Amino acid sequence: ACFMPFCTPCATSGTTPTSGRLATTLQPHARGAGVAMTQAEREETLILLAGRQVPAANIKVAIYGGGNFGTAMACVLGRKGVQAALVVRKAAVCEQINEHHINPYYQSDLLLPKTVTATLDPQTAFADADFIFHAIPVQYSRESLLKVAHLIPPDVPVISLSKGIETSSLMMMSELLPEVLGHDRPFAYISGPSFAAEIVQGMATAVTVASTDRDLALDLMALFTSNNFRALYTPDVVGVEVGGAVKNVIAIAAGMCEGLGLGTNAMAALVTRGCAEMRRLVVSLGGESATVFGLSGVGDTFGTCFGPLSRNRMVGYRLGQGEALEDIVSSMSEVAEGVATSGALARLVRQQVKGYRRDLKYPILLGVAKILEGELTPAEGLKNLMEMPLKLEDHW
Ligand SMILES: NC(=O)C1=CN([C@@H]2O[C@H](COP(=O)(O)OP(=O)(O)OC[C@H]3O[C@@H](n4cnc5c(N)ncnc54)[C@H](O)[C@@H]3O)[C@@H](O)[C@H]2O)C=CC1
Ligand SMILES: O=C(CO)COP(=O)(O)O
Repeated sequence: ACFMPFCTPCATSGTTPTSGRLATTLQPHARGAGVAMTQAEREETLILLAGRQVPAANIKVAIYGGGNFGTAMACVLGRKGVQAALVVRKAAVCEQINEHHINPYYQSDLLLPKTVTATLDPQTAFADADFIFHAIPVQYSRESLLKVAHLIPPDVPVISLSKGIETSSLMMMSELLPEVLGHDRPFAYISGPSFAAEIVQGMATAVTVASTDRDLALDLMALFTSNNFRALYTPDVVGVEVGGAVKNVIAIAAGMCEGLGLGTNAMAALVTRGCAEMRRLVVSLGGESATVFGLSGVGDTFGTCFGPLSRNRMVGYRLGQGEALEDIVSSMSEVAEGVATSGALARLVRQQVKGYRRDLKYPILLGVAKILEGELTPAEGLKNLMEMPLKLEDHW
């Protein structure tokens, strides 16, 4: 009934582990469909979860993208004994990881577990994998996946670790992955406050696993959970994906607030109102408003806006300090997803959200897009927020 090879409950019940998903799979969720679990489903899920056991050494995963986050997630699994193959692009990176257990570009002072290896050969890595993780920035995901789609065996679950909206299609990963890899495959989406730098140091971290396939989500929870890493499940893919995309844009706004020296009151107000916009968008696109109060919503927003580690927040800070966006982006070796996602979100709101005066309902998201497009300065953007028509503090 699950994806784990040698899963104890499946083995004892005589089920062939690779026989695929059974009746517990939830209905596929499209934008606009409700996703809240019934009480009976919740109880059944908890019972199923209690029976999950993971013989980590028997599990192989492939991680497509050996950047900051791919490396960190390989560490989490590798430390549990899972054999994690990072699919990388550079021979030098491959050699350093396999011979010296170091990724020279990301977390280079970290010694990777010996269970983490690297390869330039996606075909072998994907053919061997029980799970395939995707850790490539959203704007490069389609091009990267199209190169390897034919090498990904049918039925192997693909799990996205990326957060954002593709500018060319306005798709989130939950739309992009099925479009490129086929709709019949099981997919899941991991999101939440999970900075790579803290994960690799073994600092406590909790994330959300979103999937319409409950068996897959439960397997992933069991696969990841350790003393310092927890994964919690929700079927609300839309809520989780919108949260991950929007929080990076709110983080740019929060960084600007700090860069302008506006103080704690302004920052707290901005982040709170940003989360209200996140909630509006989640509900408009068919997700659950409660998801916004979870790890992938306010959890990731708080970590990204108030902590020191976010690249998106740093982009906003430097903008607030008066630097030009082009100079900031060209000086960075890593991707701040919120920069591209901001414009995509603004177009998504204009195209897909119905209703009167959308500009009054999404002033922060639309305002950040205007600042990044050079139509407003950060100071003008804030002034606009303070001069908005008076309204109720509702969340709609
Ligand atoms: N770094 C972090 O702490 C976290 C990152 N994420 C998400 O994970 C995703 C990946 O982020 P990171 O690993 O931090 O990014 P990164 O910039 O550190 O690494 C990106 C990886 O993608 C690969 N790649 C393949 N094709 C590429 C192309 N055409 N251009 C650029 N890179 C290409 C790179 O070689 C590299 O291995 C993003 O969506 C990010 O939002 C999510 C949670 C935490
Ligand atoms: O998503 C992240 C932490 O959860 C990483 O955020 P940044 O991309 O802003 O560094």
